[in-house]
Amino acid sequence: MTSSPLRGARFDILGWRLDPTDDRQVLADFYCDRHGHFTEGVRFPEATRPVAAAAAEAPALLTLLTIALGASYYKLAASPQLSLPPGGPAASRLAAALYGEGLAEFRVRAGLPFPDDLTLVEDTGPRPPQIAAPSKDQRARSSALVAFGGGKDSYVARRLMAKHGVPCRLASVVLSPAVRDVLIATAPTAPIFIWRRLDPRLSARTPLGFNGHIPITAINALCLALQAVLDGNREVIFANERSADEPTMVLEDGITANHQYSKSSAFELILQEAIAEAGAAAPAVFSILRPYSELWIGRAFAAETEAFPRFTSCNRNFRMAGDATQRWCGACPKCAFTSLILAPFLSETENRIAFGRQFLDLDALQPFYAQLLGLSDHKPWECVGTIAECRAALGLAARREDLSRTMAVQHFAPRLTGLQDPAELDALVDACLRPVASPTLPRTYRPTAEGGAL
Ligand SMILES: CC(=O)N[C@H]1[C@@H](OP(=O)(O)OP(=O)(O)OC[C@H]2O[C@@H](n3ccc(=O)[nH]c3=O)[C@H](O)[C@@H]2O)O[C@H](CO)[C@@H](O)[C@@H]1O[C@H](C)C(=O)N[C@@H](C)C(=O)N[C@@H](CCC(=O)O)C(=O)O
Ligand SMILES: Nc1ncnc2c1ncn2[C@@H]1O[C@H](COP(=O)(O)OP(=O)(O)OP(=O)(O)O)[C@@H](O)[C@H]1O
Repeated sequence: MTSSPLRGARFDILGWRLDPTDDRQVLADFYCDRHGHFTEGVRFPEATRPVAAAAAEAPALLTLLTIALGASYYKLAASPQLSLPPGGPAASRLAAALYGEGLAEFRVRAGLPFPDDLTLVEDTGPRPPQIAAPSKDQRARSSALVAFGGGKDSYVARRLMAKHGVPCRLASVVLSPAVRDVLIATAPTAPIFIWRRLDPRLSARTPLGFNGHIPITAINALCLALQAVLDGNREVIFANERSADEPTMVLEDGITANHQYSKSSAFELILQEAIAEAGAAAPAVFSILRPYSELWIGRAFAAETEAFPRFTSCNRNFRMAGDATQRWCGACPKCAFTSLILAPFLSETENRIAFGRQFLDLDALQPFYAQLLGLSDHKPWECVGTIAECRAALGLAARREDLSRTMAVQHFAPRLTGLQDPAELDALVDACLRPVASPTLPRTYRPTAEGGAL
């Protein structure tokens, strides 16, 4: 496949420039030897200052964003040579991570070589300048931006930040008015919106070349970091859980591919180092949910009753085309995962408010439950929890009178021997609910010895 006629030879991340016609927009430029030039716009319409302020105070952060945005265009021809704009060593490591493991799913599913055959060409020209740290006074007035993606994790992250007494504003990145509308409908308070405008040649109906998944959370994180620079927020909070570290698929020789790579703790560390290198004006970016599992989050989310009639984790809602007709499609891995992980913690009434019906009984979801429970080749290529915690959730559901007769419990619980012994199940649940040490999380946000319950 290395010699596929769809592949190019070279992809250049050219850099960013301020839009001369719009002081709220930055433009990122790319060149692919197979498909020519591409430009993506990122707009910060609600920021308190024009984007030139970020260009002056944190130019290297704009470079990092440009590197992350390039993945959408790079994937069209998956060239073996990638040239970078000037930046430091941490920026190069970020690029290697994004275009390597960050594109693992894309490469594996497109039949391209993985581990990749990528060579990075670093630009040794002058690096973007370092800017002095903001004053203590500026930091004292700080507040946080909390990423909002419409689902349960964002709600729990927001709740944790409130518990820490930090004033927060929700912020979302959108590519279309349809997705903005879903986020408004699902959010507890109106988010700030950051708008990406893909190059029209990428979003055209006929694909130019290869297509596949990109490390989207990295793009969202860097968009929010720039919004934070413009608004003076010192922290950008994500809701990436420890479960995102489990790979989606194990390939030969123990090599792994993870759909959620840019949500993983390994990537978060690389991102933090690159942001620190970008200068003191850049905010701290971290995931407040890093010590916790999806099972822990499911339990915490059970307290978010205001969210039940609003939230959605079904990704049909987040397609640019806006082709979702209901909050939950009832036919995808995310619908299966969310219903399973919340099952032990929601009453029958709450489940009806959240999902409208009992998903554990839906025929269409049974193959996805099998994948989630580790009963097939690999987990779904989606944002789902670990096999262990899916098993724990099924075991807890089996203990509940009202859920024990559902199709998923009846079908799968007897096939999972670990769920039959109460002591073994208790131990599994306990391991899933216990927070783990998370070096990427600032000390003040780390869980208490008691387990960090909300
Ligand atoms: C909503 C969704 O799940 N989309 C994935 C889907 O794309 P689809 O064609 O069904 O719809 P669109 O998202 O509207 O994309 C249209 C095309 O545009 C390309 N594209 C989109 C955004 C972008 O930033 N760059 C792009 O090039 C896209 O490739 C389509 O051709 O399938 C795609 C291929 O597998 C996925 O890449 C789409 O995923 C979106 C980028 C997306 O936002 N997905 C998140 C819901 C998601 O997967 N989040 C992960 C985070 C993983 C991570 O490491 O960051 C998660 O929560 O686990
Ligand atoms: N469009 C977006 N803009 C900004 N942040 C986003 C966006 N989509 C997702 N995120 C953030 O990325 C992280 C991972 O997304 P994820 O989909 O796991 O979270 P979620 O939508 O809150 O929960 P769920 O797992 O129920 O879908 C979260 O912090 C989420 O807020």
